[in-house]
Amino acid sequence: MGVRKHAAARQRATPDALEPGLVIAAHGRHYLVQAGEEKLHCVTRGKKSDVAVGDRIRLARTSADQGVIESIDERKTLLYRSDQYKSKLLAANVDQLFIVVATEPSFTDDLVSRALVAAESAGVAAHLILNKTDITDALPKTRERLQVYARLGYPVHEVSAKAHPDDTRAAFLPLLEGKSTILIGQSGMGKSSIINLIIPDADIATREISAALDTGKHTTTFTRLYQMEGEASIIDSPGFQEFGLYQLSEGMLERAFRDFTPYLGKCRFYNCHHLNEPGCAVLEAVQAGEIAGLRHQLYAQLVHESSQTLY
Ligand SMILES: Nc1nc2c(ncn2[C@@H]2O[C@H](COP(=O)(O)OP(=O)(O)OP(=O)(O)O)[C@@H](O)[C@H]2O)c(=O)[nH]1
Ligand SMILES: [Zn+2]
Repeated sequence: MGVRKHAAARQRATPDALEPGLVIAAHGRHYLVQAGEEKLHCVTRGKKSDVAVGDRIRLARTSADQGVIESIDERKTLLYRSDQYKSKLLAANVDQLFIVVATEPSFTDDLVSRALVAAESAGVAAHLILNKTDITDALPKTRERLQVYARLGYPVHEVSAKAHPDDTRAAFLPLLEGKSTILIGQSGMGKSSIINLIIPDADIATREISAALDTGKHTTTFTRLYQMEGEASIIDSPGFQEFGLYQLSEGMLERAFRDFTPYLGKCRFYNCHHLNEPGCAVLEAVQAGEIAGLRHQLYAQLVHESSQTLY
């Protein structure tokens, strides 16, 4: 009996033997997976790194607290960014993307619009969070800068994690309910302060994850998912300065710019690139001030980038 049991354990796991889990942190090709009440340190087979935080996976256990990810369940959504050489998965199965900006330090429109384009092309709702409203000197100008996004229909929520923590929590909780949300933002916008308000033991969880994945001192360089009550979850992704979208084709790009939608199909040439063609309805809308110049500039830049991929 003992011998037979041993032989069976050596066989490759059958699909029935696979356990379901949720990927809650990723660091290189190492993943932390929540499987029931347990957290397991998992790897993929071979050199595959196509697993993202938020993925629901099937795993085969290799020890009491370790496993191998054998398959990924079908994804509802997938957010990713890419440069000339490769793409990087940001998160799977999120419903909404919150872009955190602040009165100070100044944010860049380029990053905000790139995040909006990524969300649109992934079918993920996007919201803007304006933090540090207590810095009143910079508030009017920041609000004005955000008008371009508000006019496109992206909700803008004003908070102050430091000066009004209770109001900030109260503003977030209904927005997060029953949804999976990813927070992104440039460094210094106050994303960590917001996460700490919403998830009071976030720091402890981070230390645990860091120890489990052996990430060393660089505790902020990994993406992690916090499960909340009522099926809600929140994903904290490390701050980044680059948001490449080289993977998006020209057709995907024009559809990811909401402001272009009313004009698509109205250009003189059916295959118009909306860059310098005569009779381009998009360019005419830019001229007329109906599409913001900075949005069209970014579109042109992204079209250029998408022609540069080397993979
Ligand atoms: N005045 C003011 N300062 C804030 C507010 N929220 C955060 N801060 C400050 O802004 C600075 C950056 O906040 P963090 O929460 O560390 O910002 P972060 O976006 O996580 O930045 P990184 O950790 O660099 O990614 C800190 O000094 C915070 O104390 C706010 O509502 N008002
Ligand atoms: Zn056109």
